[in-house]
Amino acid sequence: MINADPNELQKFSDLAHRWWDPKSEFKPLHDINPLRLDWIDANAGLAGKKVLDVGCGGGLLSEGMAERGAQVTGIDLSEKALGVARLHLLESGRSVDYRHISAESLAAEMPGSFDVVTCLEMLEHVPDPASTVAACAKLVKPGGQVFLSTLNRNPKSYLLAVIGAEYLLQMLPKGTHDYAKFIKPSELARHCKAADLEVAEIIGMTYNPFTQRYSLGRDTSVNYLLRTVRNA
Ligand SMILES: C[S@@+](CC[C@H](N)C(=O)[O-])C[C@H]1O[C@@H](n2cnc3c(N)ncnc32)[C@H](O)[C@@H]1O
Repeated sequence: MINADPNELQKFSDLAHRWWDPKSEFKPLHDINPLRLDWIDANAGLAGKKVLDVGCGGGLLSEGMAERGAQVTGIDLSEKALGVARLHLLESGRSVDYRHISAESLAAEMPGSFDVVTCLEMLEHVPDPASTVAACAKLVKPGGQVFLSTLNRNPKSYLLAVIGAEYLLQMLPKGTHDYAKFIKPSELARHCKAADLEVAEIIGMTYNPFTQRYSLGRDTSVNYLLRTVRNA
């Protein structure tokens, strides 16, 4: 059975036409994109690397990595999001190979093919995140890096990511996130270990509602990113 939730995919398909509008529901992704891109680039040296972006959506991160000189493949199971991503390439003139395929199917097709795999803000939308992590591990070359990001699961993340972002600040549509699917860093680390990925770094991403700015730091209680290395 395919590791995807049709309701989750529908949510992103319904909004896909607004993906590149920085004032839309995707504003948070636009706002965090430079930060995460710099962090990935600083650690992976994107120029000249073969990179896979899992759950690429409309292509914000994929295009950013392509602009830094990576040869990027982006995969997603929302046809609508991929359509928007492909259309945007016509505007930007960048080059990304977008494919409608699951991480698990691509892992069976081309294991060990990528220098770097990214899977950001996607794991909390799939029924079996461990399976996605295992597929990412299979897709990266031994010694290559897999970058993951998701939402922590605790009362604070419920308050900030669901009540705060969806209901009070209305930064995201109501129902964007299902708290039960949030993933504790210890759980994600366990999935990584089972997939032969060594956790090299965990870093938090915090939002200051007063300055309306995001920053990277030690606070992993709400949003966090993991840098992992595939055991050789
Ligand atoms: C919050 S968006 C994140 C997009 C992008 N990774 C980013 O951070 O800018 C989540 C994306 O995951 C995709 N997605 C959800 N379930 C998926 C699955 N099982 N396989 C591939 N993509 C999936 C959705 O279609 C959507 O584009």
